[in-house]
Amino acid sequence: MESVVENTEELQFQPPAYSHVLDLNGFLSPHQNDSALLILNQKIMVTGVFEKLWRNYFLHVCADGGANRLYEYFDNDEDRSRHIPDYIVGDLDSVREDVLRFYIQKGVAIIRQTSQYATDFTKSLQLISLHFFSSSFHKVTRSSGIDTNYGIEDCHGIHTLYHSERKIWVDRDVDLLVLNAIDGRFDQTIHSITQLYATARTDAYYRLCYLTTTDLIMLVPTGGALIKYSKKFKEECIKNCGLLPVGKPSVIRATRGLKWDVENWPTSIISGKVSSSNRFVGDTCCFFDVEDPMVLNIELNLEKLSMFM
Ligand SMILES: Nc1ncnc2c1ncn2[C@@H]1O[C@H](COP(=O)(O)OP(=O)(O)OP(=O)(O)O)[C@@H](O)[C@H]1O
Ligand SMILES: Cc1ncc(C[n+]2csc(CCO)c2C)c(N)n1
Repeated sequence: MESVVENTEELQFQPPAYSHVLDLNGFLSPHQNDSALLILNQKIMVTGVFEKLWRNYFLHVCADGGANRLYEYFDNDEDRSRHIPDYIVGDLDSVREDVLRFYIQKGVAIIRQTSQYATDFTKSLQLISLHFFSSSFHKVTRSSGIDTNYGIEDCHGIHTLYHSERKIWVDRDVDLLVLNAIDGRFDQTIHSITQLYATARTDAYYRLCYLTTTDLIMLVPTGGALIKYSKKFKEECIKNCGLLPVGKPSVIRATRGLKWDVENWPTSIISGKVSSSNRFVGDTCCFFDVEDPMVLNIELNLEKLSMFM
């Protein structure tokens, strides 16, 4: 039987043991080698936290025109020089000539991929996987220069390498934060949502998350997740949330720690029944159990967030 209960504003309960745990307190501070910040092509708006994010993530990648946005974020070359990405990848139709020249001179690996059958976002994800897991890819980028596209076939070389190498590599979890994946063009935004589902299926080593000026957006896997936070973090930083069946109609088996907790709750876009404008009331945690992967957005107070990074 499906049910909804409306909880008080503060709820204390013993969290269940869950395999998928997400601790929001340190979430944007992975401080580990297996982490990457990917910048897509929209203006960087997360101004209060951008430089901290840059420091907190190990690898830095710009998808094509994302390089313009990184360049334009700073108003002088000294600051730009302290924020040099490891790679710029894409068909290179959006990145400005002067920006390209600046980053070439700084030694950035600029990888041209002209395929019109994958977005620069997808090309970037495959590149990041190759960077972390393929030992032969490291040899390619170190051994040859930009004039030969580092020995990478310049239409879909990354795609081909990714598919051949992934059969043999041993993966590890990678924290991947993407800026500018949401908002702006609607087709690009929907494409970004498809990437959440696709990477969960084929590159489950990614802890993939999108940060916007208002939200943190990620996929809750089948079976669900336990979201942990400190009381202070909850009070200061997190507000509304939504558990959204974008991929397909599904059932939220149970939630605990939301203002409106549900059980056996059918949910779908087509029926119009989705849990939006919900919020966290669990004192220090909240959990979801879902029948299929679902998109979770957590509204954040970005100004306060910087104190917790
Ligand atoms: N207007 C936009 N709104 C939202 N996302 C965008 C927008 N423009 C670009 N992006 C994201 O940034 C990535 C890099 O963009 P790029 O500079 O190559 O623009 P593009 O040529 O329009 O993108 P693509 O060639 O990948 O379709 C895109 O793959 C996409 O994920
Ligand atoms: C069915 C279909 N729809 C759209 C595109 C176009 N497209 C998809 S990704 C991409 C690259 C953009 O840099 C382009 C042009 C296609 N190839 N196939």
